[in-house]
Amino acid sequence: MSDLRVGVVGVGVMGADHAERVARKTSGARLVAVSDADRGRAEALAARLSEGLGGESESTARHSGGTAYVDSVRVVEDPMELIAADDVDAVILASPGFAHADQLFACLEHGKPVLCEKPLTMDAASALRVVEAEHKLGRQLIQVGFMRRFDPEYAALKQLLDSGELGRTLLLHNVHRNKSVASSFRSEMIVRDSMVHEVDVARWLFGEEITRITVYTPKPTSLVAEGAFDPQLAVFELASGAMADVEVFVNFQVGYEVRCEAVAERGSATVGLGSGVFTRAGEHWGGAMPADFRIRFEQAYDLEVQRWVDATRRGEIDGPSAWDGYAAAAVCEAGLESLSSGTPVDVALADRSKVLG
Ligand SMILES: NC(=O)C1=CN([C@@H]2O[C@H](COP(=O)(O)OP(=O)(O)OC[C@H]3O[C@@H](n4cnc5c(N)ncnc54)[C@H](O)[C@@H]3O)[C@@H](O)[C@H]2O)C=CC1
Ligand SMILES: O=C1[C@@H](O)[C@H](O)[C@@H](O)[C@H](O)[C@H]1O
Repeated sequence: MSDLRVGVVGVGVMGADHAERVARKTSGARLVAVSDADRGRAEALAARLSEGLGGESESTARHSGGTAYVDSVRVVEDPMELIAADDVDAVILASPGFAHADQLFACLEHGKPVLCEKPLTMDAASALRVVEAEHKLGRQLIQVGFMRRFDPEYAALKQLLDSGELGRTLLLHNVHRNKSVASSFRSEMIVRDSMVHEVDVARWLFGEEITRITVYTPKPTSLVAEGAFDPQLAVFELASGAMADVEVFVNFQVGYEVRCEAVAERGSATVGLGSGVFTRAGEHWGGAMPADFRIRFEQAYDLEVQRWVDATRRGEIDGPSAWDGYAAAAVCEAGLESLSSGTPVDVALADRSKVLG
């Protein structure tokens, strides 16, 4: 079977990371094109990834058998042109969330499988339109970048909870802390861009929908602008009455920290304790914290992209679907309402059986 020719749209922090992953670490795939609103950024990345490849670079040497080598990566000015291009079999969308809807519709129009970074779109209505448009095509082309599902620790937690060994799962306690974010990262983005991961984790681990969300705004850190809400504390209520809470604190200063504790009838299980190497040196003892998500979730992103490539070559998806992206968008939309009202807000979710038949 020939390699999947992948184009990446949006090559900022996440897109550049994925582009490099496809080019250097993913078997059965080849990075053929990149596009970005900032052409210079796309050109610099294409030049870097095209450099010295085809040879025995350390990264390609790590992957024998089906390794993707970059011959040359084309820069395409217009993202829509990249999506339509005949030499692009599949697309990774890592443009900002506001650009996703139009670019997803273009992927559907051209029949291109797409791994779309979260959030699927900016609101529930447009996300539902995407779900409906994909459904009309009669095949799943969209996978959403909720990478925690691919993290080995989260995957093991899911397996443990599903095994029933601990009885029924009752509660989730989540912590999601970033070292810092740009000052342009507004309070709403804490819900839509950060908390959306826990929204997906809760839906996935419990295997049911979130019906109500309350977002609390505790005393803010003095390190954000007046009027900004960081940290935020949210409570999700699920259809069965189970609950999940999450603290999201995006200017924690220390490092990147993501934890999840599941409490079940006969025990609890926690992931994200970061029990890596514990050292004593230079008058310090302890472990290290990752600076950001690219380090903490590297393995998850690698598996996400590898499994997406493998599934796409089989004509399938293997991960969170457009429906998952829509359901998360509906919860976040209710979360944004709760963020401004301070009260619990019911999630308005379309009837899945009616939408998907
Ligand atoms: N799964 C995860 O853990 C993470 C996911 N993300 C998601 O990845 C996406 C990108 O986020 P970042 O890389 O952090 O942002 P970024 O700001 O670093 O990069 C976005 C890039 O898209 C370009 N761009 C802007 N408008 C565009 C358009 N209409 N078409 C094509 N390119 C456009 C910008 O010039 C920039 O280079 C977002 O959806 C974000 O939520 C981001 C970080 C982590
Ligand atoms: O998706 C991500 C970012 O967009 C978001 O800004 C961060 O808070 C998350 O930790 C990261 O995984």
